[in-house]
Amino acid sequence: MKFPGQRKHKHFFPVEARDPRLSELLPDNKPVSGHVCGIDQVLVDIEAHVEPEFLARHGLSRGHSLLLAPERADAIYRELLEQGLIVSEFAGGTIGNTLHNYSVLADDRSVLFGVMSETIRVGTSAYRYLCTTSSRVDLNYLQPVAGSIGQCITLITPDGERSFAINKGMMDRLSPDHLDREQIQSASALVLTAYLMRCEAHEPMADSARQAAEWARQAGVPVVLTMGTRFIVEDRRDWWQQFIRDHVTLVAMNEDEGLALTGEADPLAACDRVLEWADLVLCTAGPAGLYLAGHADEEQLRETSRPLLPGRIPEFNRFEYSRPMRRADCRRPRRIYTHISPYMGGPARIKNTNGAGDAALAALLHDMAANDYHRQNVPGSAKHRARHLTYSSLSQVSKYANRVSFEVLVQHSPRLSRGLPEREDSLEEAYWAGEA
Ligand SMILES: Nc1ncnc2c1ncn2[C@@H]1O[C@H](COP(=O)(O)OP(=O)(O)OP(=O)(O)O)[C@@H](O)[C@H]1O
Ligand SMILES: O=c1[nH]cnc2c1ncn2[C@@H]1O[C@H](CO)[C@@H](O)[C@H]1O
Repeated sequence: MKFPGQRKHKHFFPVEARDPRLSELLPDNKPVSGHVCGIDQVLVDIEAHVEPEFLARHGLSRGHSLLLAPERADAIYRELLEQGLIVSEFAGGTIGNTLHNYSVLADDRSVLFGVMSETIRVGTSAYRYLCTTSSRVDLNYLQPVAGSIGQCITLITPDGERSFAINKGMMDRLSPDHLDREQIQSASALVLTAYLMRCEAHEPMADSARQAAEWARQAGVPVVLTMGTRFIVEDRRDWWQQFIRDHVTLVAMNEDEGLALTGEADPLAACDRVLEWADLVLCTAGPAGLYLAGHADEEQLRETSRPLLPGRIPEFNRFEYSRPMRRADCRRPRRIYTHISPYMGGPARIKNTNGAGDAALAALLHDMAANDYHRQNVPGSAKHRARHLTYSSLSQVSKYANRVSFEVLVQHSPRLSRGLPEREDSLEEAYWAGEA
């Protein structure tokens, strides 16, 4: 596990240099390692750049992720192939991307539950999936299926927006028997997406997601839900609100999904609403940057030294230097919020924003897993006198998340091909000294 932000050596956890008396508690003196788990509809992204006319002609809707009958998806695929419009075929899936990015950032293990074709030929989608996934993502728990994984035709229009047309193959066949309870219950987080509930009634994916969430809850493992697209949320707003109340610790959404879920167009107000049901929320808002909101115990609050910001909640960032906690772990819970504008104002040119939100979530997961790792390896640390969800303050996590989104935008791919640069000014000494 690398320290979030992973700079020079001194930025790695000092677990090897800890107090020798601790070796009595942890006899072999090896750091205990952690992992995060996720469930996904295993699919590849087949990326092509098209004009809006292409979407209209094929009855696709801009910004949406639509499930298509195989013949319709094939017709689109053939047309793209004939016109030479396909630019890449890469492992995708919102959770697959998040776990891959987590593993690249943290240089640590993640575990993916999903399906994989039991027979793989060179050049097929399954082959592409395996070739373009980090070796730190553990694929040993995938369920073998006698058929194809999903294909997500990712159509990028000149405005940089992405629309998805999905040929689902066997991606929703993951059965609860292929989940590993021990892995889930020992994880630093379980990551799910709203897309998992879109399977057909006879397919087991939704049951698998519920089973995993239940095991995580029993073991006190944070359950993370990313909202997919607004269309999925809009159809069943009340149902999702209840699902979040029952199962979810952290909600990750963009501002459109926030509106669909809460009825609030303002991202800060939407976050505030979500805090009625969940402990922590990440809301990305494209060119407006991102918001994080959570809870902290009154005794643990730390005031910001930045200017106080106006908004639907005046001076909402007053306690942004606090580390978020579960509401149930607070004696007197107070809500805390932060906002950050895009790193360096965003890249000069954005070809496509696909995966920028997933990337922000990967950074937040890294900070959460780092917290767990530190708690297990340096149990007496003052950092863990109260039970926090993250290692860093809300404000620092937002900087990190924002920086990682920027990296996805400049790498033009939802999956990071490399981590962050070794050293940069945005996360400097104060961070490592633990001041904020
Ligand atoms: N046009 C932009 N200009 C500057 N920064 C941007 C822009 N679009 C996205 N970003 C950065 O990327 C982050 C996430 O973007 P966005 O809100 O578009 O994610 P998203 O819609 O959830 O994406 P996806 O669902 O494809 O993962 C933003 O918080 C911001 O830091
Ligand atoms: O139905 C779906 N299930 C799982 N992942 C999906 C679905 N539709 C789109 N994406 C994934 O979302 C990522 C960007 O956030 C894309 O990489 C795409 O693979």
